[in-house]
Amino acid sequence: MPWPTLPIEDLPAWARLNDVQFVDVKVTNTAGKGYGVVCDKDLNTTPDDATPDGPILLTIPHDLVLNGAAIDGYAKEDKHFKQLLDAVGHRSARADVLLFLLVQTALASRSSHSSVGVSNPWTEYLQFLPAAVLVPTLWHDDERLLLRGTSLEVAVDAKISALDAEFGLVRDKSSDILCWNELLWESQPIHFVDWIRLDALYRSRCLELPRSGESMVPCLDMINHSASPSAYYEENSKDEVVLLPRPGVSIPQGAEITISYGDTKSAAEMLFSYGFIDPQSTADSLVLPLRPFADDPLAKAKLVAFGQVPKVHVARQNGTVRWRCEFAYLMCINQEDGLNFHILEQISGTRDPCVFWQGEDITDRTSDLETLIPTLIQTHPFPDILKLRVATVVYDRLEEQLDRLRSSPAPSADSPSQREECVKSALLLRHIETNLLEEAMEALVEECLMQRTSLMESKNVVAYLGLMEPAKSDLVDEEASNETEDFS
Ligand SMILES: C[S@@+](CC[C@H](N)C(=O)[O-])C[C@H]1O[C@@H](n2cnc3c(N)ncnc32)[C@H](O)[C@@H]1O
Repeated sequence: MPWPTLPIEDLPAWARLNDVQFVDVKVTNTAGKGYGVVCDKDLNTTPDDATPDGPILLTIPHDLVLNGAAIDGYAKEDKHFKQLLDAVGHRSARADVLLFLLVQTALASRSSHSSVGVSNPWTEYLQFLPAAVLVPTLWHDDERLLLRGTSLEVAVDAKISALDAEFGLVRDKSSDILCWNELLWESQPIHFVDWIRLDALYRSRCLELPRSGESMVPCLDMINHSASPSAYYEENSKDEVVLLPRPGVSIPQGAEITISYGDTKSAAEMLFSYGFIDPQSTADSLVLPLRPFADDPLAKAKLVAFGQVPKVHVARQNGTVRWRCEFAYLMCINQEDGLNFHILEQISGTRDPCVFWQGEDITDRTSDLETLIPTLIQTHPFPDILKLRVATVVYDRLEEQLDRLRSSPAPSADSPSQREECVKSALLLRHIETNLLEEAMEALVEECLMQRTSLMESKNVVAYLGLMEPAKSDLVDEEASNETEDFS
């Protein structure tokens, strides 16, 4: 589908028509960041200035805010859109907004009048948005290879598969409705890449409003991110969205106004959602998916009982790298330890899977076995042994990831098939994640060696394991080889 565009110079006229007020600021091109908002004159605020009634740089009426509630409103005013929404939507606010944006884009790209779909301020506003969004779901195949070995490799593939399924559903359900089939799929059909672009626009431009929640806000979404932002947004007593300078800022004429997109997102999350990484404001963390042991006969039951996607979380806080992996506890206990699965038939006829450990029903606590198991067995050495097993599972997963990162070809700036920005972002992500993985593995080795030493000193443990002799020889081997990594 062709995406019609409008020059950014026409935005002030659109703003006037729709009651959006810019005060001493304007939207313009910025170096390397697409559009941005700059000051039209010097701006200085005192430490007391910034309140919702203080100097306002931008005001956007509430009825332009686009979110789940607004979509319900549009559906009330347009019976054809309601029919489409009832057939395809109501799965999530995000998917409903995407459907609305799809219709608006299709309306804007038609040269003749369409028999369905009502134009509104968004039909035109969408045409000001940038054609290229640098989020990895829109990177070319060659560029996505740059993410091999990073935590985004699997995440981006999974997102593209999910978008494909979502797009298939939209196409199938909407083409059953004659009038929508004509607008969306006949003369200028929508393609999968259009859906990926709408998702990218939504993800990179929606923000969390204090009262209205996750929303797209026209013009406010022209403001770029900085680790030292000069402005912030609010909703005032009239439910308008307002942009205010931070207290005590000095912004010279021509300088850019920035906001914060958040300081708790990892480098991978920033790249995934916004297409860039700001090392000054990213959290030092990463998340990796974890598979159950291939030879575990209880693997499927454990996944169902856990009820979430198993993950390893690694984060550096106050200079120390820590890890967390709730599923590894479930991976490391088995039938011989007392783990059992049962199906409980309810009076209503439903059959619910239940998890028992040593006779105790732990169905609702499968994601907190780290705390639960020591409370169930206080004197037994099992909790410590379990901790050691879990640490080994996590170590192996991090090692597998680091091996994949190191064995994938390093991004090179002079590859003609890869855009410079993608190469730069991939290099930065690889650097950040390599450092984190290396530090986490070092910390795990130390942790495990300490645990193993204290365990092996405990007579209880040795008796429990029944491994007195092999344990001794293991220790001897370790001293001889001095291989600190070999703690498994
Ligand atoms: C909400 S929009 C901001 C307006 C956008 N620059 C435009 O051209 O429409 C978010 C997008 O702006 C760009 N961006 C924002 N802050 C940035 C920064 N500090 N560095 C690089 N790109 C940035 C990214 O492309 C991001 O996906």
